[in-house]
Amino acid sequence: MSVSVKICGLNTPEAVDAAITAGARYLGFVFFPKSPRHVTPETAAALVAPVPLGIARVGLFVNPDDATLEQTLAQVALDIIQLHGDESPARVAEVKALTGLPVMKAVGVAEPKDLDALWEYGLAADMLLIDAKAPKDAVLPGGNGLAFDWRLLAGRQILKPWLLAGGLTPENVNTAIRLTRAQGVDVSSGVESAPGVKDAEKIRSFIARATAPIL
Ligand SMILES: O=C(O)c1ccccc1NCC(=O)[C@H](O)[C@H](O)COP(=O)(O)O
Repeated sequence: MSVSVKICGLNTPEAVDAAITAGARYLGFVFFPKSPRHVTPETAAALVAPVPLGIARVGLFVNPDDATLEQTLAQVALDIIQLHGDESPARVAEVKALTGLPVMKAVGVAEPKDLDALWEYGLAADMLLIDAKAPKDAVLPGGNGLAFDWRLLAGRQILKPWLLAGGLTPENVNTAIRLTRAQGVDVSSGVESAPGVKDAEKIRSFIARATAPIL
């Protein structure tokens, strides 16, 4: 089976088009004002309009309150909610019930004990995004271009479908998939020319390499 790719932090029609044309399965839109990739609901509504059926439109939120979710969903057609903050498993369940959408929960990993959280979040969420844990002083909880030790995931049983994230690039994605056996990968800064500026050629190259046969 081919690896599914999520391109996160899309903020222009050109980048959305590059991701769709190259074969992305998930498109991520960041609703977190401190991010250089942040989009308003108005901008996001225009960006998701041409997305064909079969490609999931993922809205990324950090510790959102109910009103933020409701107001965003009233304006933007989204298929999946990505929670990338400190949301508890109980909050993940609440967001699923409130929005009626599947939830992808990001779990940050820096050391082996961080993997313990995968069990509880696996029960609550529909999908997991296993990302590098952001440093304590980081402004962003994700999208920092940092990788974790992929060998921690080797042979690990994970309850729900999951994507590997954190510091992936066109150059290293093949190795990351080989070591972790991930069925999906997510990238943001690794396909940018500057923070918040997606590079169409890097998007194409990333997807081509992620979906190439793994030897
Ligand atoms: O990308 C952001 O700006 C961002 C902001 C706040 C929370 C999460 C964010 N990104 C999360 C993602 O899904 C990224 O794709 C993931 O962390 C990997 O990022 P990168 O290491 O830059 O590929």
